[in-house]
Amino acid sequence: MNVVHISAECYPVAKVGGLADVVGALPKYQNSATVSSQVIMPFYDNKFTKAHAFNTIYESELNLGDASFPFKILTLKKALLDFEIFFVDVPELLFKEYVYSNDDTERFLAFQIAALDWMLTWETFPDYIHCHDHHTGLIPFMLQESFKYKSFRKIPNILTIHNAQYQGWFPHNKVNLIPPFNFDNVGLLDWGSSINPLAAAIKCAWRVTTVSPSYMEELKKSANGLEDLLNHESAKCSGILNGIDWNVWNPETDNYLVSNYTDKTVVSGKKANKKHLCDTFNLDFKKPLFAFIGRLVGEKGSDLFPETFKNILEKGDASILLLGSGHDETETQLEALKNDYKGSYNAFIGYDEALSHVIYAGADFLLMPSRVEPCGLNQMYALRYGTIPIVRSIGGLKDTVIDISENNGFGICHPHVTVSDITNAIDRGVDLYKNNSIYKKLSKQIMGINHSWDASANAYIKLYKSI
Ligand SMILES: Nc1ncnc2c1ncn2[C@@H]1O[C@H](COP(=O)(O)OP(=O)(O)O[C@H]2O[C@H](CO)[C@@H](O)[C@H](O)[C@H]2O)[C@@H](O)[C@H]1O
Repeated sequence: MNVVHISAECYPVAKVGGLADVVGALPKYQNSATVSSQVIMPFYDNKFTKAHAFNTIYESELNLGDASFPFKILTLKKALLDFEIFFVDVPELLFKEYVYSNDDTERFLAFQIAALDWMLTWETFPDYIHCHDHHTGLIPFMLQESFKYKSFRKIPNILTIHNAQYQGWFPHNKVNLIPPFNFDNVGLLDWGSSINPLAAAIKCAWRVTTVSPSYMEELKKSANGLEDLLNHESAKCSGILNGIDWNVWNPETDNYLVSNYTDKTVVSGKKANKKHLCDTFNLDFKKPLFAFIGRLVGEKGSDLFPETFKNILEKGDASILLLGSGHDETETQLEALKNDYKGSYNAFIGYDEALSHVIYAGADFLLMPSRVEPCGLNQMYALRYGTIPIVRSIGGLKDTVIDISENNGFGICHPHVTVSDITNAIDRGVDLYKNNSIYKKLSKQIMGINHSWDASANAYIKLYKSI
């Protein structure tokens, strides 16, 4: 079985968020004696592409409406991932320092067209094409409707929705950018009053998955305008929970950590990493350390942090460390808080992969008060590193964290995203931390919860086979 994943992000090449983690791990865990899983992604001008050498294996030109752009397909000179990866290099459009910006329509259309044009030249077509999010959402439509991809029509394609908030909308006057198709079916592109790549993919893909079962059910009620469509297409929709890359996220071998540890040495291991964080960020080591890592956007509930953190920090019995970037106003407020609570609060506004690993290891609690969380990987990383997750019960968080008040519970859950709910949840964390023996027992216990990709990768294979 040959599977091709097409995605805008893939770890370690280009990562903005969780999409990269998934596309960087799923193919690896799918690969076996009988399955060969590959990735096609854009060639960006970033740290990874600067640091590695590439071979050109194909060159051509793609058409975007009346304009044409030269493109190349590149491979790594020295294979370093556990799956084959191909890069679409469209120098004029894709080769930028950023992944996403306000020119995404042309850039990702060019990416999708180049990928399919190149695949037309393959001797053997893939058995399955697996698309991820709206950036590749026009592929299911083009496979079904564009004249030039007629020979792909029998290839089953799958759409995985990692985040339905973003849908890739663009106006109808850009429809001619899409390779010619039977115009009677132009309605497949439409949702609301614009072209909606995510909606088009939901209509045309052979199967649609979300990254957790609960998120699929939630989307049928609230999906930024796509609820009715998802209800209509529900027969082909299902949820498969993400896994985490068990090798990359392993406190026993993680090179970013100050001290490596297992469940047997979790107490001393976490202590050493916490000490390092507290020294670096001027935080009181004796207080429980609550951390947040992620995008500072409404979905993650981060706009409520300034007020919530003030409530907590005024009481003086906790330390808080934040790593993230996003909305300007939230960033400014979170920066300003540093002056008021020196010694118990700090924030690194920006993106830092290495620091994120040390925080997962050194924090005592990880905060995720998400308004929307399709799956969430951070809580699974926290569990793997013996850090108690404090989550709002929604989407994948609901599917992976059980409150300590329940049978076999190990985390702290709150029902709503309000300042008082998050404050109460952190207060419960402070109480739990005071009960040192229970905290230590839980910390050790959660490291044994297995969220590796094995089961989820198999669930996707099963889904492919069911088509
Ligand atoms: N400033 C920063 N510095 C360093 N690392 C940072 C960082 N900000 C975020 N990260 C990292 O980015 C990843 C975030 O993953 P998530 O799954 O939590 O969220 P995201 O919303 O991006 O993903 C979407 O897709 C994924 C994958 O399907 C779903 O799990 C999720 O619910 C959905 O919203 C983690 O690896 C985290 O450590």
